[in-house]
Amino acid sequence: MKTNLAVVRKNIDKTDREIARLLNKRARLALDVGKVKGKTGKAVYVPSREKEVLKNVLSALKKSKPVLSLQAIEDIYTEIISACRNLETPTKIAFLGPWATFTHQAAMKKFGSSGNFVPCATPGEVLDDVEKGRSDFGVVPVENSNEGSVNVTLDMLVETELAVCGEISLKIEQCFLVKDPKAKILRIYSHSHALAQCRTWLLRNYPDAELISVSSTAEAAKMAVKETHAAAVASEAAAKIYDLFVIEKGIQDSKQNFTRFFVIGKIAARPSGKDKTSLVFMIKDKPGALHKILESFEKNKINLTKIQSRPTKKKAWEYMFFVDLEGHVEDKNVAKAIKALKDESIFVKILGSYPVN
Ligand SMILES: O=C(O)C(=O)C[C@]1(C(=O)O)C=C[C@@H](O)C=C1
Repeated sequence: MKTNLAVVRKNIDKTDREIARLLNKRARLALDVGKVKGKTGKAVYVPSREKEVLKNVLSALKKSKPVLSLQAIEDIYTEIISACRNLETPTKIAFLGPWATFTHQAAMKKFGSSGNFVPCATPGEVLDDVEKGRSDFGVVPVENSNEGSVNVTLDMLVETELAVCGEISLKIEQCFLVKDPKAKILRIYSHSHALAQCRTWLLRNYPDAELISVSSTAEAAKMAVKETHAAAVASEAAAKIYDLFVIEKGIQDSKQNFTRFFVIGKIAARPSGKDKTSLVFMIKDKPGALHKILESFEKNKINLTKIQSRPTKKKAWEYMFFVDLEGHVEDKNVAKAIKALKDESIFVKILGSYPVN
């Protein structure tokens, strides 16, 4: 049957009017939720509920043979929830800036574009902004799948009173950006992690260029735009914002290049059914202490997704352990394992439980 363009467009217009009406209905309902929360002092941002909403939508769609990809639906819904959340209360999100860092992209992936984003110069400034109440949440990088932990973030998490209430995993595609595509490149700016991620490509293509480490990939783009003979390793988004040419995309050595970010806030995230918990501890200095702790995780059937030691900086050769595990602190088995952990440790700090990304 021949499709009549005018008829199909008429149908699209009708469908759009229905969508607009339903979006408005949803926004009114979110405002109602906001009023209840306002009266009861409950937090506006509820990561576990947002996950539930998404799960509900995706499973409804899966049943009806979706034409759109599930990722597309998730992206659209992130924006709908973002708009509704901001209607309840405008949310301020501090992130490791400047604009167009990968942390900025991660923050937008989690909170949608209706948030009020605040760029900060260092992870320390991000936490300070949230601690002082200037922002509601902070987003900081915590580890890269190829280069390992962002130590400055780990160190700050030990000290802060704030909680980790979310995680974001972002695929990182590094790009080579220049101001003048014809100029000889003498200097290449980027974050140390990004330079390391692109080691092979940089050595093969620019063996004689000086590699200069700066505070972020977006900062590198800002520097490169000021110099004809300089380049930056940064995101495609940074090229757009800072007006640079993209010479090549995806220059990282490993195509499996992901960075994990933490959402930090004053709220504790409720159990969502599929959570992770991050914690840090220092064991007693005696044989078998670490073994006993690991054994208690096994006994309680808890899977550890990460374990890393880091100097305490208080005494030479003294270490703390950072652990990520599957489960929420309110789960019985996790609570049991944490009790055993406390018995074998001189210090335990729960950094937070949050829905798995
Ligand atoms: O259900 C809530 O608690 C809401 O505030 C509504 C809503 C939503 O739009 O679905 C918005 C913000 C919250 O983080 C979770 C969900």
